[in-house]
Amino acid sequence: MTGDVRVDRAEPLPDSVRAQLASAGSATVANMLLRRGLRNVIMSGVQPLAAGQPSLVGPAYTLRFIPAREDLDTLTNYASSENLHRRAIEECPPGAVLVIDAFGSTAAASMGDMMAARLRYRGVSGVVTDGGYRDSGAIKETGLPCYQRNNAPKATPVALHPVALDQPVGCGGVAVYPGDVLLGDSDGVAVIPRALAADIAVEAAEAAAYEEFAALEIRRGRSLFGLFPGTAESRQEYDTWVAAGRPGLE
Ligand SMILES: O=C([O-])CC(=O)C(=O)O
Ligand SMILES: [Mg+2]
Repeated sequence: MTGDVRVDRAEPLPDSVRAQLASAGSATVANMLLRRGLRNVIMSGVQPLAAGQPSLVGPAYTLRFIPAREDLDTLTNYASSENLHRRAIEECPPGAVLVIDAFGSTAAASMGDMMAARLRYRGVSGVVTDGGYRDSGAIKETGLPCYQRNNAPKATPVALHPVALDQPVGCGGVAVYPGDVLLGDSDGVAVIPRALAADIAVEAAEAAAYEEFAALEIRRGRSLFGLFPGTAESRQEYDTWVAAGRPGLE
């Protein structure tokens, strides 16, 4: 079932939505989705490849693997331009996030550095897999923000067979429909249903701004009670702080 969850996927993701989501972070976004009843929105066991890599935001373009079989997953078939793994590298749209469903397997690589360099050149925003990468040091040098479970140096056809592009997948235990918005940061990777992305971005950016105010108050010695989570009174104080130009600590 793809249905109306795909309704907005052809629309470009506005830069303002990208910026709001990046400023808020995956944990705050997960809270905003929880308010709407969505609990399973953070991938399990999927971490940044490089410490300090930039945040990743973009609509999902998906690739699904199943376990390999020796008669099909030969090096000759892997080299073919019909191979869906290789096609994903050429067909993932600029600005999108390539999401690779490796069914959690690190028995072979979801990607190597030649592929990462090509994606970077093509303007893809980044890559997320619930498997792992080979050539991980060289992938870090490309500067492409990437997320994985663990390094996976073996050649892809040893264990992974590509079966689908641009279809719903599972990644890190979370459903990802093409066009859903991915947000990766130092905490992990959140998946935001596309139809909710613009509203979630506004709410998450507001929540992050309130937390900026609350963090200043905590550094001044204030208790969390009555401050975080916010109350009607503390939100008025927040509004006053915003109106005053968001002053820092004296
Ligand atoms: O075997 C492959 O095609 C993947 C790889 O190592 C690379 O992209 O550098
Ligand atoms: Mg390589």
